[in-house]
Amino acid sequence: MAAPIRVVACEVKDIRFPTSLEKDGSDAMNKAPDYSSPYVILKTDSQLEGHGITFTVGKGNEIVCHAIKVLSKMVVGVELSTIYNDFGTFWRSLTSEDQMRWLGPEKGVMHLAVAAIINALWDLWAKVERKPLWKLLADMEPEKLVSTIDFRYISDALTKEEALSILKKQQSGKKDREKHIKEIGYPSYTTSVGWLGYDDVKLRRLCKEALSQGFTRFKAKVGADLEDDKRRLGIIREEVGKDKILLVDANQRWEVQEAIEWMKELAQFDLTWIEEPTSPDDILGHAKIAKELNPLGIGVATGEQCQNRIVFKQFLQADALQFCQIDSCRLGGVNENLAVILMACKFGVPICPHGGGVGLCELIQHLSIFDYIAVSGTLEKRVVEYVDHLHEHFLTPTVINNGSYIPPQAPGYSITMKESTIKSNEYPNGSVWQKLIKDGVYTV
Ligand SMILES: C[C@H](O)[C@@H](O)CC(=O)C(=O)O
Ligand SMILES: [Mg+2]
Repeated sequence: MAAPIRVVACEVKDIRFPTSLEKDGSDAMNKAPDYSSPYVILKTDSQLEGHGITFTVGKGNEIVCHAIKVLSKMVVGVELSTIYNDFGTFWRSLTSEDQMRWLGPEKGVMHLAVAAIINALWDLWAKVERKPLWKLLADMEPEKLVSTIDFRYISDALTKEEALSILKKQQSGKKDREKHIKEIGYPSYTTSVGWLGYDDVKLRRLCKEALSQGFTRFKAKVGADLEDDKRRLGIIREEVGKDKILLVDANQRWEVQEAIEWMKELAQFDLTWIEEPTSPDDILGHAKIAKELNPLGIGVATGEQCQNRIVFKQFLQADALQFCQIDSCRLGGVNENLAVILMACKFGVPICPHGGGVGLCELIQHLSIFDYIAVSGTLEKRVVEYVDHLHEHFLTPTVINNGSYIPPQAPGYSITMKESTIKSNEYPNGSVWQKLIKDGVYTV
């Protein structure tokens, strides 16, 4: 790093999108989500800024924004080298602030706030190094990369030494894999066809469109009504054919036994995974569901509401998930995602990140590309979620070609929102919200 750079201010914006109007993003538990971002801009004494987000479904966004403001005092005034020279220690200081830790620890609103700040710091680091985040991570020396991780509470499942040896083992072949992924892109699946609030006509049309765009993997929401699920999955199979991959997501709707029985009814549609069948905290419940559904060829996927690396550790130890859905904004940003990516590698479980939200697709592509190049070294059973919403609000939106993510090339973490969007969608004073409030569609 050339001249020292210091963080001089942290701006926090409450950005929301009225996605509930069209039922985009709807599922069996979130019937009318408004995709929203607590949005962080770290200003420095250089030209560079770090941008970061976390994600909510609308109400409560302001609570996370407030938590970010409280934590921001720990980053403003700090020189970047102090952070990046020992990022693991800085990460721990943010998650372990003496009094704020009581509100978590390492979960809920406080952890979402940590994610937004930490993501902004990685965006800034990647910009300083003039690399997209995936390349910053993939090029990093194993020792340096491991130094960004807090191994507290996971060392019984993954030690620092084991993490190092995973990374060192994959050093050879990194160049070839980078070339390969640039040529073919990272495989994805689309969730946008099957939001629960869409009617059958729209479902059919979106299946046709996604097929024509080259998607071969589809996810549908289930869990509210069994007959409804059967009809909708029948429509999807009719439209996409028998040879395509079909995933389903219940968003925590069921009891454990109910999940098993419901899924036995849906197995006729040849499903690869059931996502979030029950409470995200019920590790043993997931393990039971996984065991019962295994003979049907259905795996359990979960993670978008998995609180932290410790809970992921237990899911892995208990064979409770077959697809590990890291979330760039639910875990405490990149550092904790690295911990989970390495743990999943040790346990032989594929990483398939969660992308259903605003900006999540922009972020997770970096994590999966890094996983392929530097950690797992394989694409087997690995897919990155894609939702076709709100990308137009970002300066460097995702690029999807033939159902695959094309690796981003711009320096940073791809999360900088357009200034016009920040103005129009700031809640409640942005023009988008003012109009909806004036028209009586929304009340503050
Ligand atoms: C409320 C969100 O849209 C959620 O349904 C996303 C999700 O579960 C997924 O993308 O998976
Ligand atoms: Mg989901």
